[in-house]
Amino acid sequence: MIVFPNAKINIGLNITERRPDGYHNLETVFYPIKINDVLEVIEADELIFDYSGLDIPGDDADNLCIKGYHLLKKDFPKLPAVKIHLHKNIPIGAGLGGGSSDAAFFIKLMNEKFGLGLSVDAMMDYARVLGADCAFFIESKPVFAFDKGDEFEAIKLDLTAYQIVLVMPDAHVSTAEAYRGVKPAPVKESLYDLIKTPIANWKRHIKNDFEGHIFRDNPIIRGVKAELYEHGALYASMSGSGASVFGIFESTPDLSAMEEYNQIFYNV
Ligand SMILES: C[C@](O)(CO)[C@H](O)COP(=O)(O)OP(=O)(O)OC[C@H]1O[C@@H](n2ccc(N)nc2=O)[C@H](O)[C@@H]1O
Ligand SMILES: Nc1ncnc2c1ncn2[C@@H]1O[C@H](COP(=O)(O)OP(=O)(O)OP(=O)(O)O)[C@@H](O)[C@H]1O
Repeated sequence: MIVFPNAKINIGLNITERRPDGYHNLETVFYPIKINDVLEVIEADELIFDYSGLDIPGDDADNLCIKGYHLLKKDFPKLPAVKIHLHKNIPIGAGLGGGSSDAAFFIKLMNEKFGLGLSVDAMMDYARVLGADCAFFIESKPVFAFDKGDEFEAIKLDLTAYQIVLVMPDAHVSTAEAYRGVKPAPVKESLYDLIKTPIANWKRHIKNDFEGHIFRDNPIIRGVKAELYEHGALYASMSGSGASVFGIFESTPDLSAMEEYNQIFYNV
């Protein structure tokens, strides 16, 4: 069975407090985008993981798909061994949730392939164990997210009339380090209300709390956001903890001048 885990962007990200468990409470809007990995699972005699495409740092044993397999196996001891092949296409260290998406799609695939009978809520509970972003990808629909970023309220947000462009500069940001550099603060205007206002309003009001210190340390990323506004973006922002930056445009911009130094995904 083959599935196509998609990436997400964060439209707005307010980090409101540090939690006793070391994580942070936040509010954000997750919006799914059309950049995808390819994930194939077939039954096998032993558990095997291999991958192609982009280089994934770290050991294969730590891949979130393998972690997902062990998590399910604890509750479903009769689960057969599988061979997992991942074609990695979603940029890593990008704030696009690629690893989390692979894990969530792996859980959904295993549920369907082996008839585990898990509800959406049950799959989200498994996903939460693997990462804060992971539960979103079980349904992968636009949501307002809160708590650790793993509790959701569905929202009506349809950006299909616009062109979303995603720019990946030559920079990578570690999520844990990004959180260490941020000073949590209560929100003045909730994103839940702001996201319902016209896009023309977003530039002045919807912010990503990571941008302050990440932009200070990485002028390249700051520069990408500025360039997207220079090319006419209605709204531009770093996604999650970076390093990718997206722009929402009325029509496809000519970003050829940026292509030498960045990977650009049009119409995501
Ligand atoms: C930056 C975002 O992508 C925004 O959507 C997410 O908050 C990150 O989610 P994620 O990559 O799934 O995060 P996890 O793998 O659960 O955690 C990675 C690290 O990020 C930090 N972390 C993550 C989520 C959160 N609400 N508070 C945190 O402080 C923790 O230091 C944690 O060790
Ligand atoms: N399937 C996977 N794909 C990518 N990275 C993975 C995967 N499994 C584990 N990882 C580990 O997770 C790290 C970062 O993953 P990911 O791409 O999700 O982070 P990110 O781009 O910062 O996104 P976010 O912070 O929004 O989740 C990688 O450095 C890698 O070591």
